[in-house]
Amino acid sequence: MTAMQDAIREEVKGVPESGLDRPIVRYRDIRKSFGDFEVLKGLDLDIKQGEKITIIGPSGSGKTTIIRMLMTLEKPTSGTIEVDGEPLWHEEVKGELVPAREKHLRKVRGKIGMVFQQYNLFPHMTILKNVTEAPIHVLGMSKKEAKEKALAMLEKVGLKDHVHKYPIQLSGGQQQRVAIARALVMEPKVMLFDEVTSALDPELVGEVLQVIKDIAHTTNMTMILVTHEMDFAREISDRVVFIDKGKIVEQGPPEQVLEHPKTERLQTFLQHFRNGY
Ligand SMILES: Nc1ncnc2c1ncn2[C@@H]1O[C@H](COP(=O)(O)OP(=O)(O)OP(=O)(O)O)[C@@H](O)[C@H]1O
Repeated sequence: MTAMQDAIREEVKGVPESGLDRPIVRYRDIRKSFGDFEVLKGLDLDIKQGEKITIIGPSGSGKTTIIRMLMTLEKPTSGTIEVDGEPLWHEEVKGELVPAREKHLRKVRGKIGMVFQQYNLFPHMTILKNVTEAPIHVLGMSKKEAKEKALAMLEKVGLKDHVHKYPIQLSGGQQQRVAIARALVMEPKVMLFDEVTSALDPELVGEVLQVIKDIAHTTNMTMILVTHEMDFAREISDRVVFIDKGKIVEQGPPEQVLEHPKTERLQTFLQHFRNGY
């Protein structure tokens, strides 16, 4: 085994292998640069099974990058990310940790569901087909089972009367709820919501937030959110994490972080927000 493999093993395996306390997501000393610009400067973040966390911070502070790395849409420059005890970018082959192959990445990625700002539904497919596509083609689920699950999910997000329509016939809020159903039907262990209401007209924001609140309050799903909706963050989060200049500056329960910020940086950020950030 090489020294590098030893180092990786030390880093990703030096955590409890089992037990309720094991984080479902673990970022360790993550650095991420785009060219010369270092966006993240050593991020450590553990997220527990079932925990709902909201990441807040100024524009460009790296919130989306944190989420995209978990979806393997971006690779950290250095550091490790672990999902459900498995390293994201490495896999164990014959007792040795080696760079992950696509199959391993797919497996780990399958534990994560994501809803983006842009819902990107397939325009030529009905709502039902939009939701059944991935379970059938990615999970290999039977058409019957996928349909049953999709219908149940679409009912959960309040769209059971729209399943045979096409995306263009739905409002933006309804389309975003389809995108949520489409992610949930894959039964991810962790759901990521990245500014999912930013592209919506103000009157449509509430219905989408309500659906997310329902999921947060009725399931034990781990949820990581990036949002500018502070009241929503306060209502659903177990923990709010404030990042600025590439590092976590403050974190804790929403009432502590949002009502009693300790650092000047967070106080200033929240002040800007109240003044219409
Ligand atoms: N693929 C990329 N190539 C180059 N630079 C990038 C890339 N992705 C992000 N960046 C830069 O990294 C920084 C952090 O971006 P990121 O989108 O993570 O911030 P954010 O906190 O989510 O911002 P916002 O609140 O404005 O969405 C920004 O300066 C952005 O321009």
